Amino acid sequence: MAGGEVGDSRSTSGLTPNSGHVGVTEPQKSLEDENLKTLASQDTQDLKSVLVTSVLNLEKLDVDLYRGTHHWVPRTQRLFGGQIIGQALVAAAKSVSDNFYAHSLHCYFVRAGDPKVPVLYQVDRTRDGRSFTVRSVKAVQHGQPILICQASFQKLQPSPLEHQFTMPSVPPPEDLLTVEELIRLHLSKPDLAEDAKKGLNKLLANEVPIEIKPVSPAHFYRFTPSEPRRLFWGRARGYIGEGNMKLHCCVAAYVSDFALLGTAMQPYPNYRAQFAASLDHAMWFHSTFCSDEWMLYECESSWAGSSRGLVQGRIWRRDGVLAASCSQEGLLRVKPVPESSKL
Ligand SMILES: CC(C)(COP(=O)(O)OP(=O)(O)OC[C@H]1O[C@@H](n2cnc3c(N)ncnc32)[C@H](O)[C@@H]1OP(=O)(O)O)[C@@H](O)C(=O)NCCC(=O)NCCSC(=O)CC(=O)O
Repeated sequence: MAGGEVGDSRSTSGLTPNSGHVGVTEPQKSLEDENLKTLASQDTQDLKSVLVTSVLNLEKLDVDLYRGTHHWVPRTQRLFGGQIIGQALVAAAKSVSDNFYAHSLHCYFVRAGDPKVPVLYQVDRTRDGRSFTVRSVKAVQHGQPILICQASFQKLQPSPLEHQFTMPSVPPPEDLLTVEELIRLHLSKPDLAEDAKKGLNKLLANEVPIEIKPVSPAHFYRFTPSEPRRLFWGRARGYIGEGNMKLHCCVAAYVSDFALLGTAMQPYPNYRAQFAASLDHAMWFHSTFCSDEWMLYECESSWAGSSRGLVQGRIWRRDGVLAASCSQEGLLRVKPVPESSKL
């Protein structure tokens, strides 16, 4: 199934609606790149994922009350939304029987998360049914909610109704560079301004616990205007291994918020986000998957307006199975890029 075209039934309403087919990539391989790739993959092998050992490893304080700490904090100095969703789902799953699996979650980010203090997760056992179980989670800092989340779990049930879209055709992750490799390549440009160098080195120093390989870096980094659609391979850094599907869903929830909202900015390279933050996030889990294996993230923004952007995402297993879908609206307060800082 892998390697087909995007299904006819869901063409985007982007600015350039003619490109239903994906799979375009810039020539970007060289011996130097290959060396970088080898080094990068050696870094990640045999290391237990920090997402499992730290970020999603909540401390139990009392019945249905947990504490989560932070590993990576974005430059905005607000807590990363994916971390809060992932931790909320971990907390919710702790009071759910082993034979119930997360099938969906719906969240609102109501306040910015403070990186200086841990987050408390209060779980309410909303309902336990024969097939479905629902949990409500409040993430709290300084006595006030920063996230409200409902998560629903279901017992595995057979169904004669089964369909999905077809996975887009894209180059395999082995043929693409990670964001860190792309940054290093950019850093090697002789005419790069000192400010840019500093910024890029700071980015490299971040220990983001996930790996991303954009299919089309020029669009991902908004060097040129493009339709509001992006594809990238993503996976948790380090080893998680098979077995705990609930944990893989929590990791996917973490990753799903990483590069979703930027999709809505792709048509507007002449604008920079002054304030960008996810407002809500919904997710549906369809199939089993391993979040430490490469999965294809297909993101498209169907609408932007009123300082908001709406983005839908599909997460594909490498073998073409649709693993999860997500949807998010984000606040996008923008300002024009000054002429002097355009590349
Ligand atoms: C979206 C919210 C800021 C609510 O917005 P409000 O405008 O109602 O909030 P507020 O009134 O407190 O104002 C916040 C700041 O915005 C300014 N402000 C308010 N309205 C404005 C307007 N119309 N135009 C320009 N500025 C405005 C205020 O002056 C204030 O600035 P000042 O502060 O200078 O006084 C809040 O709900 C929130 O922070 N939610 C959490 C979002 C989040 O953290 N998501 C997860 C991380 S994002 C992520 O992980 C994904 C990603 O980054 O891609």
